[in-house]
Amino acid sequence: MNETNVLEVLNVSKKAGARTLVDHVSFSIQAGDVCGFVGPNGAGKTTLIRMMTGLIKPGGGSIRIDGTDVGRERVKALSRVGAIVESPIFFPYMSGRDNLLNLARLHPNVPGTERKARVEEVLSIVGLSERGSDKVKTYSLGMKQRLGIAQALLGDPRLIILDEPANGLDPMGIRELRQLIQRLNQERGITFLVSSHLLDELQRICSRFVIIKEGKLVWEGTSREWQEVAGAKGIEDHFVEMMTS
Ligand SMILES: Nc1ncnc2c1ncn2[C@@H]1O[C@H](COP(=O)(O)OP(=O)(O)OP(=O)(O)O)[C@@H](O)[C@H]1O
Repeated sequence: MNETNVLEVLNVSKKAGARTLVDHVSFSIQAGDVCGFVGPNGAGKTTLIRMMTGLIKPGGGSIRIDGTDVGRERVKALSRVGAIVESPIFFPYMSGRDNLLNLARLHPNVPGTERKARVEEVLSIVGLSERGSDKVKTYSLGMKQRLGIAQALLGDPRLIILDEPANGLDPMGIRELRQLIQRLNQERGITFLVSSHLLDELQRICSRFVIIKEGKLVWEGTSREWQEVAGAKGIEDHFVEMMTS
């Protein structure tokens, strides 16, 4: 393994019945990357993310997080990953703080003696300390997403995986999410994989892109490389070209 690879997807496939959802996909993400994960509706992004986070098993191939195989050593591999994949995971009639305390109780990386301090720390990181005692049902969508990131931070992750985190957010919410990702990446060195259809938004925060179509990897590289390949037409047109060719 390359020492700095935080996520390695190695020849991963997945079928549902006769249908191939993911077809021999390989890519890796290095420590410190913010990687945009893009592809049209139905390309297989969520299916791949569900395999990365141990929710479903690959039909073939393997996935390693921080060098640990998710299939063989699931708990160890997943202990350093935070994710928002399937929302909502929160109880609406409980406060944000109590929801996090509950989730911290289940987390192998959060010792009981540190639980309360850890929850206060992650609430503070995402700017929810003051609203922590309010019920989640009173939160805006942007606040719920930030609570989701607080949850993802509980186990002090090296990698955070976000599946379409900007969905439904207003421009303010999108900006707050962007700033939070940038801050966590720059100040805490957390690596990110972010799936989204908002190419302009991703271009502002991503150092790298992985592009899939119909379950297959079609392109991967740095943001700069994508800009160079796309040339004057820009990445959006280039993306559409790749998807229709
Ligand atoms: N369990 C399943 N059985 C059959 N088909 C499935 C199953 N899970 C997903 N699919 C199909 O697999 C394809 C890939 O779905 P997936 O949700 O991974 O795509 P996606 O890239 O995340 O799309 P979107 O951008 O719309 O979220 C879709 O056509 C979906 O309908």
